[in-house]
Amino acid sequence: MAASALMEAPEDIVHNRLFMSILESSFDGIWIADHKGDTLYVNTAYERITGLRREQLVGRNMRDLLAEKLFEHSTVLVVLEKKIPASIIHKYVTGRIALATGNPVFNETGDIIMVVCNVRDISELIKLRNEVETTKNLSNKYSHELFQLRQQQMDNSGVVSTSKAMKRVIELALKTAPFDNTVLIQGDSGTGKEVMAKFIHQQSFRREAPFIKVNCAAIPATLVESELFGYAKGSFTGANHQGKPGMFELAQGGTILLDEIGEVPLEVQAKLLRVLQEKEVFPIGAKEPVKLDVRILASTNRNLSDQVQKGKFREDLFYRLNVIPITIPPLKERKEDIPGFVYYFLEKHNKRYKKQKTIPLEVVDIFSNYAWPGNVRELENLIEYLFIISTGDEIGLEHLPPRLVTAGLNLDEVNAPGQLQLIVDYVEKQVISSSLRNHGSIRKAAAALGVNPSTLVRKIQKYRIKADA
Ligand SMILES: Nc1ncnc2c1ncn2[C@@H]1O[C@H](COP(=O)(O)OP(=O)(O)OP(=O)(O)O)[C@@H](O)[C@H]1O
Repeated sequence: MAASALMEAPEDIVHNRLFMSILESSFDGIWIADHKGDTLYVNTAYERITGLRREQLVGRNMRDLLAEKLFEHSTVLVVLEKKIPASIIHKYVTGRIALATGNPVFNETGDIIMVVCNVRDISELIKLRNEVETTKNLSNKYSHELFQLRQQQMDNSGVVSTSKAMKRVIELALKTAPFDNTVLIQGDSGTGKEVMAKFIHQQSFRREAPFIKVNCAAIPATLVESELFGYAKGSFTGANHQGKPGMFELAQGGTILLDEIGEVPLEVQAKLLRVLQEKEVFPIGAKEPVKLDVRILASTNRNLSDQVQKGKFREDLFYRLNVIPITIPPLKERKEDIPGFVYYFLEKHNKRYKKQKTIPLEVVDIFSNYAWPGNVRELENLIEYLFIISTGDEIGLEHLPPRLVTAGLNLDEVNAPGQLQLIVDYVEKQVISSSLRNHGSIRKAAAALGVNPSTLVRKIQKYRIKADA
């Protein structure tokens, strides 16, 4: 039918009744124009989709319709001009939007005899696209709010983090917080392992329940078991008659942090593994186990996998603990955190003692040159020391302990306007004091320093270095 229909003139085709009924039953809109762009036919679906009426269109040339602004573009004209199929999204004068795809129909000599346009209602698609767009915007908005909320929670929970390294640690802690898996927190002493464990607890659904920290290194090996697991009534001589709950039981519903886990004796490690696997403890002398609902976190400043290699730590326990490993880098590897810590600790003291002490940036800069072997704890203690010994409101270079001035100063790059003489004097005083201590007499110290004893005496008087130095 289609083949024979194509042999007919376009006008005849569109008047063929069978052909018409096929076109009328199409759900998509159909527009047929001849080679001049005159409209031969539009179907009912077209009227439904575009809101235009046949009477407005049939018999009219596309250019005129375009001039009357019934639509903004014409697919038919594009197809006639380019002689290839074309698809255009149209906005009609009625406000409707549809996708029109025009196909050229050629005769045997290759000339276009008509253009058949298929018009598809895409309002549903556009609605969906708008919905996706709105949902995407909302999701962006929510994730931004979530990030801000998390930041806020971080601030409230007192975890300072500026560096990328610490942000990654926080991100990981936040990811693991809602779950119950074990977390092994590793890092040098004073890096903030306990802070991180508390942070995970605070961010978890267990936040209202206890957070119990057990310093495994501080418990004598013989008592580790009873401290952790407790003991039953009258279980051994010298024990409390009533029995005693262990740390695990005290942490029921909450979180337990096994600090310095690397120090736990091997026999107790086997029992810990059982606790982790069975989620129950056997108090010493008890007949029944006690079921546990406790999240277990562990921390260590040792390299646990080295301990495993050396046979000092059970491999199975290591893997059981190490489900999510969090490693907190030493402070010297995240110096961007230093200013944040300085102001955080300073503010704590200012609030507590109702003061308004400040630390100028050049002093904070010097902190960045120091190696901080005691990590955040050392920095925290230093701020407390500076807060106490400084009499005025500004904590200056002159208040810094020698280890910071000498280790922190790169004399080629001193960048402390107006403070150079102060720094030079400070360093000179430290060097003379230490030389006197090392050599025991002015004559020997002067010789070691390459100066006259009389010069040295003058400087000792200038700096009021005490005889015992
Ligand atoms: N990110 C941080 N934000 C705020 N305070 C911190 C942070 N990290 C560490 N601190 C502070 O530094 C001190 C040491 O932290 P913490 O006790 O958590 O270290 P640790 O790694 O568990 O030390 P150790 O291995 O010696 O037990 C604490 O007083 C803590 O408040």
